[in-house]
Amino acid sequence: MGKLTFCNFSLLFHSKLKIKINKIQKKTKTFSNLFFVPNNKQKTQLIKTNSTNQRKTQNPNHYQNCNVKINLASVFCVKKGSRKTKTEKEKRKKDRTINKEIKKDRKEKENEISFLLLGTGESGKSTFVKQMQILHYDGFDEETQNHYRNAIRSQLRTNTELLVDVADTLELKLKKKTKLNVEKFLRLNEFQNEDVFLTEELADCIESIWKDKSIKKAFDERYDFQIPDSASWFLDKTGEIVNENYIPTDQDILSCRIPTTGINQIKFKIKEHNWNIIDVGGQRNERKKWLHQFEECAVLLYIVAINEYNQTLYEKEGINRLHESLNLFKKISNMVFFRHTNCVILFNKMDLFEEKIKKYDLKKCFNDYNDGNDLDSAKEFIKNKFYRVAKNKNRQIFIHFICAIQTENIKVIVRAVQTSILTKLTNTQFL
Ligand SMILES: Nc1nc2c(ncn2[C@@H]2O[C@H](COP(=O)(O)OP(=O)(O)OP(=O)(O)O)[C@@H](O)[C@H]2O)c(=O)[nH]1
Ligand SMILES: [Mg+2]
Repeated sequence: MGKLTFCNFSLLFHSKLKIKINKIQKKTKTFSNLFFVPNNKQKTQLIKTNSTNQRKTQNPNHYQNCNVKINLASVFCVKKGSRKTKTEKEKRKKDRTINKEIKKDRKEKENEISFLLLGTGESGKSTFVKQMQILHYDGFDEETQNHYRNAIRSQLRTNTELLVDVADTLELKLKKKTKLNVEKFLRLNEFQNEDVFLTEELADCIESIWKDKSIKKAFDERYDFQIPDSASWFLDKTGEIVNENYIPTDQDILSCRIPTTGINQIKFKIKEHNWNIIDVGGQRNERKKWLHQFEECAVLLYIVAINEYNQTLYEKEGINRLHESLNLFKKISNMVFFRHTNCVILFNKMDLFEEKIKKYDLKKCFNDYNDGNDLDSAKEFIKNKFYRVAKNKNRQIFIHFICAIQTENIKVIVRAVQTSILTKLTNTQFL
């Protein structure tokens, strides 16, 4: 390769400062592609040449038809018909695959909508996510089932212990047979190997204790003692749970509570939209992790356990759970991050609320409530409390009353969210 003196180039800058030299291509038919990577001196020369040619542009990408002295040694050329080595071919193939992946990812990201699930502890955020797993991924894998089986077995023991304690505190009289079983249960429970979550002997004691009317009465008083509502669901099926072949059903997994620590995510597709639901822990000590998720959020999904109006916080005694949820919502929805964010409030645990409102007056929680045990009035009253604290003309608030442990109900709700909020987002954001 000799020196190339002045020649008229049609130079086209590549983004990585490679120049395709069309003229050379035409002159020297042996080359199919020529790329010129100018060094700094050559770059200055190009600028000079460009200005002498009195071109207006200062953008080096626009140099065209300028005279420049180029040492052909600095021209990277590929001989026409020359064989690419195997590694080169593989590299190009790999590059193409990566580029395709990047394009695909970018397209998916463009259609992705991030929903941030917020709410106080035990409001039902993870239960909602579990429903997405059932609806969009055909349920739970073996590892998850095993994880929940251990949790269910272990919680049977802790809940029985709690109920025995409550019966004792409330001085509820147990049957003679139950008392013997309680003694045996406490003894066995204390020396239980931690890796064995439940034995036949323990399960027999639990079944017998649960049959006692005073223990059932203790369960009815659960709201003052942090006993989970779902305890009865599992206590009713102790015999099944202790069986070595027991595999938790979807309903068991939905009912079992494992508090969230950290961040969980589930992605799925509905029609043309990719949903990305982010689930966080709602207890007070988990909330400091929320901040990192705020930027991602396109829609705020705020979950309220509407039935918790007569319960106090697990993590701090004496604080009403519904007050905590309302205060938290007020704080979150008025943050700069969310001023323009559309919001869906899901009033959850409607099954429990419908039962509770018949027995417990909402006035104990909100002094200005005066409609007794009328279900619709109570729903409307709570709805307005939340709606008012977040009212803002820059966004819309959608409200649904749900029961997160009922798959069919959640299916309908997701469809409603899809049509309402996503239609709004599509109109404003994606068009
Ligand atoms: N009966 C009833 N129980 C529900 C409902 N929704 C959730 N639960 C139960 O409430 C408990 C708590 O639900 P989670 O989904 O773990 O609550 P969470 O908001 O994720 O709690 P953290 O992870 O601590 O923030 C579980 O035992 C669920 O089965 C509902 O609609 N009805
Ligand atoms: Mg959770």
